[in-house]
Amino acid sequence: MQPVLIQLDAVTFAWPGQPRLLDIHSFALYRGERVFLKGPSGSGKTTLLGLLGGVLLPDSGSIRLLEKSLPELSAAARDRFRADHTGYIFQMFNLLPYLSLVENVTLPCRFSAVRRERALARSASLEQAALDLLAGLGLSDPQLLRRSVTELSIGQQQRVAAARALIGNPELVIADEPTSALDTDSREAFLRLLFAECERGGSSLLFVSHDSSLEPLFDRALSLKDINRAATSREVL
Ligand SMILES: Nc1ncnc2c1ncn2[C@@H]1O[C@H](COP(=O)(O)OP(=O)(O)OP(=O)(O)O)[C@@H](O)[C@H]1O
Repeated sequence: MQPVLIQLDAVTFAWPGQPRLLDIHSFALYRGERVFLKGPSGSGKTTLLGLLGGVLLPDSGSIRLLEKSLPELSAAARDRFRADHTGYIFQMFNLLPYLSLVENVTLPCRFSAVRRERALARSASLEQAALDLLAGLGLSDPQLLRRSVTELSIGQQQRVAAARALIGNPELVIADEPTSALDTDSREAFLRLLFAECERGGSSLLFVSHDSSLEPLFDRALSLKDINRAATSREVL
């Protein structure tokens, strides 16, 4: 068994004024693992990702990433820790239109010296690191790479967002429904490229999606309701 990357124990969380959304007795993600997390809309998947990344704090319980207890860190230390060790691929990609395509990819290296150094250990420059990742994800046409991110197709934006999450080899890559706008063949093709790049960089992948057809591609699949004791009876049905 690989070492544990993230360990949650007895974690509870409620949004202010709302009933308890999450009550997770225990959950572990291992180094190098690729896990598929599913659950109906509104069941708390994005909230859980926020807790795992240290963006949100639990009401009680323990969340350890790389053996560090996230709730015990100061807000600034948590931000730094997240920038160093976690890459995100957001549902809407969140690319920045005022940056070039390559600058979007290298952005995490502005916030994390750890990721900048790791990227530079493998490539002559950050730009080269970005170009290598983009090529690995199927984007290498020099004309396309000169375009503004607002002029890219959804599938191309998704690859830029994936390269941004992967640069500097964060131990954890979190992907929140990043394939929902693509057809089935494109989703699978994207996933295979994402897996290859995660493997090359030694990153674990936690991938959230409604699309169960992607499940068999992962090492492990789980439903949020299976680990969440606060799941409502409506979701369990
Ligand atoms: N910032 C917030 N403030 C208050 N309530 C929130 C906030 N974000 C989410 N919620 C509520 O928490 C519940 C779970 O939302 P969450 O986004 O975690 O679900 P999800 O499973 O990711 O849904 P989807 O698949 O639609 O993205 C919902 O009822 C939602 O309204």
